[in-house]
Amino acid sequence: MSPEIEALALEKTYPRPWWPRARWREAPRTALRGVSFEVRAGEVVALIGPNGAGKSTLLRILSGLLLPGAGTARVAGRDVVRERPGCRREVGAALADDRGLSPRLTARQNLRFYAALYGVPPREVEARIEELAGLLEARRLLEREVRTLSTGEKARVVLTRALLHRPRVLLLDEVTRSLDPGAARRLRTRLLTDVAARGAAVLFASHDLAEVEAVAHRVLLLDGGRIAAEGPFSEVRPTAEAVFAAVPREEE
Ligand SMILES: Nc1ncnc2c1ncn2[C@@H]1O[C@H](COP(=O)(O)OP(=O)(O)OP(=O)(O)O)[C@@H](O)[C@H]1O
Repeated sequence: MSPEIEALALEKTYPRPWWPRARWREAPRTALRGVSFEVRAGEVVALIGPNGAGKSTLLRILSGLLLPGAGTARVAGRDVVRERPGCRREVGAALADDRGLSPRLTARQNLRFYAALYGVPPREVEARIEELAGLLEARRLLEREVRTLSTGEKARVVLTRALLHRPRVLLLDEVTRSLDPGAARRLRTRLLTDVAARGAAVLFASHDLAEVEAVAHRVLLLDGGRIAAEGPFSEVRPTAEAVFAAVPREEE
């Protein structure tokens, strides 16, 4: 069976800013340097690494929001660059700094909009919204305008949106960061139970190593845009500890 997520020699360099005052101060920044890996159906894989390691860049490329500089990426068998519209229906993404929700619409209106975009059959939309909002403790938020929601409340709506169309691939970028610890644990368990039941592939970035140890089948450690280690958490842990310990500290 072919992998659900496949990255081959992915590279990404962010260009210098175009505006003149920043151009001379800022160099182009390389975020990914030849990243290759696979995630199979039913696997839950964690992406860990220090700040700036390239985790969000990788997830943004896989969700079709950012073009890679070189290399290829496939999700659910489709090329994320050449078959972008097709990928949208196969991927659920809840990424950091999510700007995709319309602030003046209610959570329910936003979810209806995305359900239509993802091709959820109209007769299933309301039931699916109710089911997921129940799962993710977001029912009481459905009739509220998004601009009135707290960060943690918005995260629940973003997670609900990511699961609406029962995607084959789920990409999560530190979405539980803004949830209080009890809610984070409950929602994580329910979410993973939901996706595991469907055999979806999950790739999630996290700084919470206890979370990673508890839920990930496998871990990818990114450091400076490269995969520094890959395997079960127990095997990756020593390298991860060395990488985190080597992060330079700024003296006060
Ligand atoms: N829009 C951008 N323009 C220029 N450089 C960027 C941009 N976004 C990210 N970078 C740089 O690319 C590198 C990788 O950033 P990225 O956000 O992917 O890291 P990360 O592992 O997700 O970090 P964190 O743990 O802090 O969320 C960093 O050096 C960062 O400064």
